[in-house]
Amino acid sequence: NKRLLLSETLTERFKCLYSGSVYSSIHGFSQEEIKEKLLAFPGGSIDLLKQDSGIAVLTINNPPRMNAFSGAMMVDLEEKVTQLENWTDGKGVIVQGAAQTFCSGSDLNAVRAMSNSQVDGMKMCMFMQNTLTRLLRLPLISVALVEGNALGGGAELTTACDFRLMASGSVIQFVHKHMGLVPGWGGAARLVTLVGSRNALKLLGGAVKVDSELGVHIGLADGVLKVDLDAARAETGLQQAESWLSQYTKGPAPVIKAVKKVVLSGRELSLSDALRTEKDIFGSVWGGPANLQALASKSKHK
Ligand SMILES: CCC(=O)SCCNC(=O)CCNC(=O)[C@H](O)C(C)(C)COP(=O)(O)OP(=O)(O)OC[C@H]1O[C@@H](n2cnc3c(N)ncnc32)[C@H](O)[C@@H]1OP(=O)(O)O
Repeated sequence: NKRLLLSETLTERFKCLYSGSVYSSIHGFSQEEIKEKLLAFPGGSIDLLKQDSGIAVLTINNPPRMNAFSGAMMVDLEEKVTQLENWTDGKGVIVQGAAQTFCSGSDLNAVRAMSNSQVDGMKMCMFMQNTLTRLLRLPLISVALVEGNALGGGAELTTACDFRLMASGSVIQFVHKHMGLVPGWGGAARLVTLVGSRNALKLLGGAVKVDSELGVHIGLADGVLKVDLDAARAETGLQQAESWLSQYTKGPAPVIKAVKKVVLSGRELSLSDALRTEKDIFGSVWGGPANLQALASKSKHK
């Protein structure tokens, strides 16, 4: 049938975007080989909670090291992104850190151990670029909930979400220059897209501490979490992030996914390809259950 055919064409077109990896065997890259090396650096976890609301919570969990990414956590993140790619009923995802801080980047113990191998460092960088690119390309609306510090790779992770919400007192800082590095997890390319090349140059060249006020001013942050001094009434950061995100995820999953897909194709494809893809995505919701129900209900958009 026609709808099935259309959805197969769409699936093909989106395979490049959603399978979303930048590096594969044609670039001499073996995902399995680097996974094995990364697993030699244990500690921490990436926890995924899929909720009935269609909003998942992905938690970077390694509090003794300020949620730094061990090698095992890098592998875990890739697995959790795969689960999110396959979540039919999903509409949104919140990325947060455990214990009121976001993430302090790569685990410096692993970085030190790998620093004498150029090849391993490059492979780790390719592995993380693949995973974070797939995170950003999920057909889900994503938000980084930044409490405490997002440093180095942690700052790069925030840019792999569609939106960033910052708690007052939180900081996003690309500290790479202080480590004699530049971002390698795709954070520089994404930062330029988010804040423009001049602001990106300032943030990277000055290793600037971006607080919530500066974050909103330059367009890196999309909102600041409220602090309610009345503890009994106060909502947690996660509750605030969930209610902020639910403004955009209200409605049936296929429609919300289609919204993310048209924006993603506009963001990543040439105009001609984006227009053709938009037409196909339009076709996937046209005459669908949500569309028919809306037409039958004689809606007024007041
Ligand atoms: C992709 C490239 C990269 O990401 S390179 C890594 C960039 N990140 C960094 O350099 C972060 C270095 N850490 C810091 O600046 C501070 O620890 C921050 C995060 C500001 C927290 O400071 P503070 O609240 O005083 O806590 P602390 O320093 O006592 O840290 C608590 C324990 O956590 C550890 N920790 C922290 N960050 C990392 C990390 N990236 N890798 C490994 N361990 C880390 C600290 O060493 C400390 O451990 P311990 O309690 O001394 O055993």
